[in-house]
Amino acid sequence: MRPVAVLGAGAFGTALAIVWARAGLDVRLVARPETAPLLQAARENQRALPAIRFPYTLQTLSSPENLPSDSILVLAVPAQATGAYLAQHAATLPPGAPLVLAAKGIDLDSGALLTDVAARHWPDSEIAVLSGPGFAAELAAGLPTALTLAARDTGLAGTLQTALSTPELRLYRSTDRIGVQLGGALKNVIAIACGICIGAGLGDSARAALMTRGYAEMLRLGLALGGDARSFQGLSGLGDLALTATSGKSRNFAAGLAIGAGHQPERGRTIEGLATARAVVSMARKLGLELPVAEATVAVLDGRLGIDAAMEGLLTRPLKEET
Ligand SMILES: NC(=O)c1ccc[n+]([C@@H]2O[C@H](COP(=O)([O-])OP(=O)(O)OC[C@H]3O[C@@H](n4cnc5c(N)ncnc54)[C@H](O)[C@@H]3O)[C@@H](O)[C@H]2O)c1
Ligand SMILES: O=P(O)(O)OC[C@H](O)CO
Repeated sequence: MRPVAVLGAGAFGTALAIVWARAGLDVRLVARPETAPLLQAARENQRALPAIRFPYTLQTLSSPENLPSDSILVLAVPAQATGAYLAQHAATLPPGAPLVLAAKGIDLDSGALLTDVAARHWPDSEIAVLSGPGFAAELAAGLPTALTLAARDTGLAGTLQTALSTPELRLYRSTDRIGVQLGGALKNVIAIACGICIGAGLGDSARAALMTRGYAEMLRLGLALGGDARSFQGLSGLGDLALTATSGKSRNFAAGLAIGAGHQPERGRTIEGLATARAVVSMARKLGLELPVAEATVAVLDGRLGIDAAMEGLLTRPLKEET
C-alpha cells in the first residue's frame, strides 16, 4: 500500500484525505503551517467540513517536507494556486513521485492547462488528473461518488485507480488528461451561466438550453485542444456539468445565482469558473473558435452586458443547424 499525501487542506483535499484514511490508506494531509495545528487539535476541518471527524490514522502536517519517498501526491489547492504551490514546494517533494492534480481550472496568467503548469515545476514525474462529479461534503459524509483518474500512461492510470479507489469512491481510468481536465474546468463556466439564468428568473427551459449549448462549447474547445470526445461524454464532462449546473451546493452555480439576482457572489469562496471563464474566452479567440455562452458569461461578469441583453444576444444569433 503506497502512502498518499494530500497537499492542500481545503474542502476537497480534506474530504479526499478522510475518504482514503477511512478506507485504510496511509494518508498525510498537508495544510498551511498556520492551519495544521488547528486541524490536529480539533481532529476536524471546522472551516471547510465542520463536524466530520478525521479518522484516527489521518496524519496532519504543516509542510510537505520529509514525505515518504514512495508517496502518491495529490495536489488539492485551487487552480490559480497550482503554479505558486509547486514553485514554493517542488524542491521538497519526494523526487519521482506521481502527482495527481485535483483542481478544476485553467491558469489565467498563462492560459495553460494545469498539467502544463505543473510540468514546469515537476518535470520528471508523471502528472495525473482527478476530475468528475463530487462534492467534498458528500464525499466526506461517506456518500457514493464516481470520478475519473487520467494519466498519459495507461499503466500508471491503472496503478493510481487501484490505489485510490475505495468502497465509496469508484474511480474510472483514462489516458485523456486533456479532455478530463478540460471537462472539469469548463463545466464551472457553464455552471455560472446556468446559475445566472436561474437567479435572473429566466427559467428551467433556458437553463437546459444553456447547459446543452454550453456542453457543445466544452466539446468544441476540448476537441480543438486535443481532448477525446468520450471524456466529455463521461463523468468529468457531462457528469460534472449535470451536477454543477443544477445544484445549489455548487459554489459556481451559487455564484451565478447571486449574480443573476443582482447580488455579489459570496466573498472568500473558491469559485473556479470566474477565472476560468476569462481564460477560456481568450483561448477561444486565439483559436478562432466561437463560444457564445462563455463569451456572454464573461461579458456579464465584467459588467459589459446586462443579463437580459446577454440572453437576447444568444437568442438572436443567426439561426443554424444544431451542431
Ligand atoms: N469542494 C469541492 O466539492 C470540490 C470537488 C471537486 C474538485 N474541487 C476542486 O478542488 C480545488 C480546491 O477546492 P476546495 O473546495 O478544496 O477549495 P477551498 O477553498 O476549500 O480550499 C483551498 C485550500 O487551498 C489552500 N491553498 C491555496 N493556496 C495555497 C498555497 N499557495 N499553499 C498552500 N495552500 C494553499 C487554502 O488555504 C485552502 O485550504 C478547486 O479547484 C476545486 O474546483 C473541489
Ligand atoms: O462547488 P463547485 O462549483 O466548485 O463544484 C465542486 C465540484 O467541482 C463538483 O464536482
